[in-house]
Amino acid sequence: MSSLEYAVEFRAVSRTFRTGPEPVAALCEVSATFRRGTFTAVMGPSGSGKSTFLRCAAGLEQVDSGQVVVGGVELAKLGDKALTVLRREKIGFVFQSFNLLPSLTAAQNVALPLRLAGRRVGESEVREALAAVGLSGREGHRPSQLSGGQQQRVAIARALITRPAVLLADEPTGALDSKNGREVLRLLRAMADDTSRAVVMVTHDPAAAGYADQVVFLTDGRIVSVLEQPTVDQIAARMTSLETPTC
Ligand SMILES: Nc1ncnc2c1ncn2[C@@H]1O[C@H](COP(=O)(O)OP(=O)(O)OP(=O)(O)O)[C@@H](O)[C@H]1O
Repeated sequence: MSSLEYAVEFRAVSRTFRTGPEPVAALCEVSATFRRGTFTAVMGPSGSGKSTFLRCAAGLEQVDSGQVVVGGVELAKLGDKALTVLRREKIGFVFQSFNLLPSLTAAQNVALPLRLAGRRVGESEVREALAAVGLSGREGHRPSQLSGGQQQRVAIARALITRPAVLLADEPTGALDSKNGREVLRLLRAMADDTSRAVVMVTHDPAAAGYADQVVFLTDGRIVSVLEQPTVDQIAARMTSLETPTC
């Protein structure tokens, strides 16, 4: 398989934090591949390295050793400017707290990554992006005029407007009620079925992870288990076993 079929590759990635009295190995020799057209959930106990993993995939965190490759490009080989451009064009990021700009309309929020890239933005392009997340007719609404689920869908449209190789989502349903959460998960599932991109989501919720094709489990910065096409019960059982002390 050519490396371009992988949206993201982790090759023996390690990241240790040395800010406290003891070094903390947040990621230890993590190797994983994320193919376009797939939806992966990343789970693990608190402190297992999930956020560090996502931040390394997004180029927000430097790695100590190993390689992170996005869309066939090794992030560590890029200078600051090229990394900024790659992050803007190849990586979409969705946060638990939506992170929309409150003074901008839905359409203006969605157009922002293209404007930052210096591109002229067509009205129809933005309208289509909002339609793709089920928000036709809400172009002129500000975030405060939208529900949490609708705000998260605007954030997804914004993350996808540059047609990135990967959409990274950090607890995207964490701030939503279950109905809105399900809608967002169905949307992420549909977005991952597009073979141009992979979706990788960190979640604590086995029901959310049940929408994924594969679930990667981290413990103490290492991948300890991968489940393919798991049921919610299988995911919950694996999480319970990882969170239960062995002695
Ligand atoms: N900037 C940092 N400086 C020092 N230590 C850090 C830093 N970021 C993370 N860590 C440590 O690295 C380890 C992994 O943290 P990380 O946030 O990736 O875990 P997590 O699985 O996302 O946790 P949670 O589910 O609680 O959000 C933890 O022990 C954490 O304290």
